[in-house]
Amino acid sequence: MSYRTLDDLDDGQRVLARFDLNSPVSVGVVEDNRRFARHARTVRELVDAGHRVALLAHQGRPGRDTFVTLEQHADILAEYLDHPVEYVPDTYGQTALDAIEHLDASDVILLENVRMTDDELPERDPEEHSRSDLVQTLAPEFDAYVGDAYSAAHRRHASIVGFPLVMDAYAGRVMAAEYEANSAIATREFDGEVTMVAGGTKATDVIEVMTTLRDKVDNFLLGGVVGELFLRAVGYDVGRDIDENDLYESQWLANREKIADLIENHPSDLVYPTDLAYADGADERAEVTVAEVKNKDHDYLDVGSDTAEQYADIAANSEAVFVKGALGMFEDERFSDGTTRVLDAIAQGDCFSVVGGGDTSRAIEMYGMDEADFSHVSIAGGAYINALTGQPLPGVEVLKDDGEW
Ligand SMILES: Nc1ncnc2c1ncn2[C@@H]1O[C@H](COP(=O)(O)OP(=O)(O)O)[C@@H](O)[C@H]1O
Ligand SMILES: O=C(OP(=O)(O)O)[C@H](O)COP(=O)(O)O
Repeated sequence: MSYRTLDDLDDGQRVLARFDLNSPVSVGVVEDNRRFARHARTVRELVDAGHRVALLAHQGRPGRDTFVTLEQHADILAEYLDHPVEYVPDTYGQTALDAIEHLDASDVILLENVRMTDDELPERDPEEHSRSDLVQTLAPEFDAYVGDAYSAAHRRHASIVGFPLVMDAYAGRVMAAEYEANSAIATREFDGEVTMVAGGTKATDVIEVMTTLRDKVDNFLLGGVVGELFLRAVGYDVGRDIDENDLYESQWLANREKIADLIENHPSDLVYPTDLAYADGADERAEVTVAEVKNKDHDYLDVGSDTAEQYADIAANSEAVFVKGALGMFEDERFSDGTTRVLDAIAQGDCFSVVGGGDTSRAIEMYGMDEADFSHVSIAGGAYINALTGQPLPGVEVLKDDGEW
C-alpha cells in the first residue's frame, strides 16, 4: 500500500486531524448531515487509541451567510461520538496553543474555523503552504497529521496540503474509503457491465464525467436535466426552459457539442428515457411517452414508469453502478419513482455501487434505504466529480508515499 492509514499510527500520540464538517447553515443554525456521522468514526478510533486529538475544519467562505464559527459543529460531533468535543475559539494563537498543551489522552478539541485565518484560503503549492504561519506554528505541537477531509481535497488550501509536507501524515478512514470507491471506475477492471446513472440538474458536470468515462462505461442511464438535453439533441422537443426556469438553455449551449460527440461516437452506450412524468392540471403525476411530446409544455420532473423499470433492470444486471445525479425531482414524492426504483434495484443486487452528490445521496435516507446496501455513499460533491473525471486531488496526492496511490 502506498499511503499510510490509521493502522500504521502508534497509539498515544498527539494528533492533528483535518476533517470536512462544512455543512448547510440555515439562519445561523448548522444543519446536521452525514459528514458528522462519517468523521465521528475516525475520531472514535483516535479516541480509543488514546491519542490527544486536535481537529481542524472549515465552514463556509468569508462573505457568505454560511461563514460561521465551529461552536455548533463541536456539539453535533460530540453527540455522534458520545464523547466531549471542546470547541476552542482560536485556530493557532495563544488560546489554541494553551488548549493543545492541556490535552490529555483521548481528549478532543475542535479548533476555530480555519478559513478565519489569512493563511488558509489562497490556492498555493504545498511547499509554499508548508511555510505559512499556520503550519509552522501548529506542526511542532503534534506527532502526526491525519488527513480525512476528502470532500475538500480538491482545494490546495494550507490545512489540506501544507501539513503533510512537514509532518508524519496518515489518511483517515473517510479519506481512504472515499478515495478507494470514487477512483474505482477509473482504476478497476470490472468483468461485467459498468453502468452510470447520469441525471440531476448539474448537466455540465455530468456531461464532463460522461466524456471522460465514455470508454469505461457500457450504459449511461439518462435522466433529469441531462436526459432532456440528450433527447433534445436527437430531435425531441424537450430540454428547454419554461418561464423563469433557467436549468436548460445555458447548459444546452455550453454542452451541445459534447453531447453531439457522445451521440455520434458512443450511441450504443446511451440509454434514453422513453417516457417522462409531469404534474397535470389537478397537480397529480401524469406521464407521456417521449414520442408523443410535440412541444415542451410541461416541466418534466421524473422519468416515466416504463423507463424506471428498464433502468432498474439494467442496473440490477450490471457488475458496477455509479450514480451521478437523480433521475427526477425525488424530494417531491410524486416524482421520486425513477430515482428510488433504480436505487432499490442497486441496493437489492450485489453489484459494486457508488452513490455520489450531496443532493442525490439524500434520497437514500429520505426513502428509508440502508446505506450499508451500497458499496459506498460519498459525502463529497466537487471532489467526487474530480475523481470521476480522473483529476488528481491535491489533498490526496500529498498523502501518498510514492506518488502512486
Ligand atoms: N427533471 C428535473 N427537474 C428538476 N430537478 C431535477 C430533475 N431531475 C432531478 N432533479 C434534481 O436533481 C437534484 C440532484 O442532482 P444534482 O443537484 O445535479 O446533483 P448532486 O447530487 O450532485 O447535488 C435533486 O435535488 C433533484 O430534485
Ligand atoms: O463542501 C465542500 O464541497 P462540496 O460543496 O463540493 O461538497 C467542501 O467543504 C469544499 O468547500 P468549498 O467548495 O467552499 O471549498
